[in-house]
Amino acid sequence: MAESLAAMAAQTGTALAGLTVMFAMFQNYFPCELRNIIMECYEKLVNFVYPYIQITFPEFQGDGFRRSKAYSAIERYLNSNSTKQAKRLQAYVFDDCDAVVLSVANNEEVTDEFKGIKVWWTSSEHSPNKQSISFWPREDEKKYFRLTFYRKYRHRITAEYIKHVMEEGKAITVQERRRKLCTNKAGGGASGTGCGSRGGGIWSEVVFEHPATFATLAMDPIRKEQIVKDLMYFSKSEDYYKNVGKAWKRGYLLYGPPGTGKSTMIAAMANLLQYDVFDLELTAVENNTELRKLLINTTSKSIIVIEDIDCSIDVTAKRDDEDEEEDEEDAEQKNSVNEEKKKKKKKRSKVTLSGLLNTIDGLWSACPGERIIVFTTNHVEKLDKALIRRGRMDEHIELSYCGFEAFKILAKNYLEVDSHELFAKIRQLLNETEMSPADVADKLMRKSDGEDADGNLMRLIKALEEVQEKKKAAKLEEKEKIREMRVAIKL
Ligand SMILES: Nc1ncnc2c1ncn2[C@@H]1O[C@H](COP(=O)(O)OP(=O)(O)OP(=O)(O)O)[C@@H](O)[C@H]1O
Repeated sequence: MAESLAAMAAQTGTALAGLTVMFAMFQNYFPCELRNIIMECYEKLVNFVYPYIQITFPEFQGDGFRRSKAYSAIERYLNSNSTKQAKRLQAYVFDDCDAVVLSVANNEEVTDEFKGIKVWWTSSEHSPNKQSISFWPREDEKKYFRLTFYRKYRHRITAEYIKHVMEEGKAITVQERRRKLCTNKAGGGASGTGCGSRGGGIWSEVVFEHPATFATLAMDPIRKEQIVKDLMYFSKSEDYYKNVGKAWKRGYLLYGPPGTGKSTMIAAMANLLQYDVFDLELTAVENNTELRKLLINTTSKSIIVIEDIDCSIDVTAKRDDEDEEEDEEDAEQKNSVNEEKKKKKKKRSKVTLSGLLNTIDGLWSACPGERIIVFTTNHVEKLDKALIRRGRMDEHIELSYCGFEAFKILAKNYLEVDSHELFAKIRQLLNETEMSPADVADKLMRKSDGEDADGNLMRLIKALEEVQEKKKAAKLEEKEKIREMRVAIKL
């Protein structure tokens, strides 16, 4: 088989041209029946001399204004798969990705192979008619890709290969595009261009560049694997959701004390699935109507996040004053409820629980495409059962104080050590005390160039011992109080 399509075309071109002239000449002189026989023979001969089929994919769709999705997918596919073999390349920057992208230059031929079948691609451009001027893309200015393959593979190419190119191209687009972090917080967006909003500018966006991944997330490895599998399954289950008649949406409730990795897990989810993140600040939402508008303006392949849901709207059966009392106790005991959350609690949104539930349910049915919604809370027990029932929040994920397995991941992340003689001591202390992964990470973080792992691990041990001492002292104090109360009752 000849390697290059151009070489083959050169070989067959002359023969084909001769045949075509002969056929045109003879056609007029023969009766109809004979012409049909000649026609059949001619086709056989042409197939023999030129056994290929060509398919053209123009850059613009029928209306001439919209770029063809097929063309874009082929462009990404060829750029990623064929630029290594092409000798002439073009460099440019796509709208949705800042990096310089190399593409195959016009009239450069590249080959591809699919399940043992060889195909040829060329990118070309119709030469424009320079006499006329037009403001719109014109027929004669359009670029196109041409796919050539052997006639005998017609079915496999049209039924399988083109589908494969489209899917691969789309996947590469998703991978390469810069993802967005959209927020409705006042002054939250740098660009203010609006993100998924049509006309209202209600979401503002920045580029999402959080480095967290599931590999660096410190938590029980078995649970972590389950979550990753769940997410991956969801992202590939469009047909399954369609078959069972459910909207392609999934809800996750992340709960646990402050600093246990809830926000970090959301970033890891977005990085795993290559989704955008819509960070919904409920306290900045005026009412249920505005909430609906915001959610309808989210795009597919996105994670909608409502952090500290219990602080944002009244999602509890208890009265507000009870909450305040409880939080003050919490604050005294653990000193960990930060000021931001307290402020949020004071400024609850006018969105009601039923408004939120209706909007989420409406979103599920009204918006096409896949979406994940995530609620986070430090106080899962306060949430109304209706809000977190399965079907709305399908997965409930607890993120907790740092265990030994989670510590090992942090030690690997921060110190690049898999094992150490101090690990045994740390394991014992972690079993006896409660420290968040955020606090453990803080102790392991290198603060200067010269620090070695021993110094960081010792710092962690010291901090854990201090927590342990405080815990012991608190227990003693409690015992003493109970003893005093008993004495007072006896008196
Ligand atoms: N499980 C974890 N794995 C890796 N890093 C973590 C983990 N938990 C916390 N961290 C570190 O601590 C920092 C704070 O964690 P994060 O904001 O994810 O906690 P959170 O549970 O969302 O806290 P809050 O409830 O206060 O919002 C992160 O930037 C990260 O560096």
